[in-house]
Amino acid sequence: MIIAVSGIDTGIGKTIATGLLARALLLKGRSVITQKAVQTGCEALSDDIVVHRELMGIGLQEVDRESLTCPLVFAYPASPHLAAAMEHRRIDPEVIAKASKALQRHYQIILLEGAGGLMVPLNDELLFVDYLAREAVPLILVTSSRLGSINHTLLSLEACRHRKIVLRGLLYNRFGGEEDAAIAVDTRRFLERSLSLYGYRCPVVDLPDAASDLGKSGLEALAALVG
Ligand SMILES: Nc1ncnc2c1ncn2[C@@H]1O[C@H](COP(=O)(O)OP(=O)(O)OP(=O)(O)O)[C@@H](O)[C@H]1O
Ligand SMILES: C[C@H](N)[C@H](N)CCCCCC(=O)O
Ligand SMILES: [Mg+2]
Repeated sequence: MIIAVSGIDTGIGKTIATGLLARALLLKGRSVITQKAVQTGCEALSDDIVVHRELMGIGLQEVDRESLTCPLVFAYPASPHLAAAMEHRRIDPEVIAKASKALQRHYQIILLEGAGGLMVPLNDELLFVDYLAREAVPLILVTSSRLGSINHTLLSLEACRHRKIVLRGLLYNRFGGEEDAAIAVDTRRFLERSLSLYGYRCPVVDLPDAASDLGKSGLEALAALVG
């Protein structure tokens, strides 16, 4: 099974979410690995993959060293289409799909972290959200309590509904500390009610602070998103 982890923006908490989801599944004895669709702003090994393994409590795996978990790495910290073009390359989405299929020969669950937000271009003809629709990959979407998240989340739900993407749930990330409590509480309420308006019957699950005590209970709800 492949499940994508995307978000309403870059820097929203996808890497933390992917790593904690994988940790939760490992704690339940599930066979799981994470994959990064495209990594920009890196020279060699994907920084996000390294963080996933730390959060999973495991070291780098052979599939990481073989670049199977992130075959597309570009140096410039930009959108994948631009970072690739700056190296005179063009992203072939088949490379992502083939890596996922190769990982499925070793693992039952592949958690596929996107790059940036949901509608980020892989190349001038294909957005990541369209890749998910084409490959029929279900999605866990990371959002936040930051002011502005309502708009970004509803736009993402519109994009998902229009493409008939299966949404497994929203991960609500309150990390950042500077949040306004009234906004944080109401944003979660409003997004929860919005899901059904977009035809989705999936939960909003709080994303723990990765520095908090990640006992089993805190991660149960995360594992339930994968099923
Ligand atoms: N729940 C959290 N607990 C701890 N740290 C967090 C949490 N959410 C976000 N952060 C921190 O905020 C920063 C951005 O988070 P993260 O790297 O997960 O974003 P991202 O969506 O994966 O970004 P990118 O688009 O670059 O992949 C990181 O420094 C991360 O450690
Ligand atoms: C460099 C950054 N950390 C991400 N890897 C890529 C973010 C791409 C965002 C593109 C955009 O929405 O304008
Ligand atoms: Mg990331």
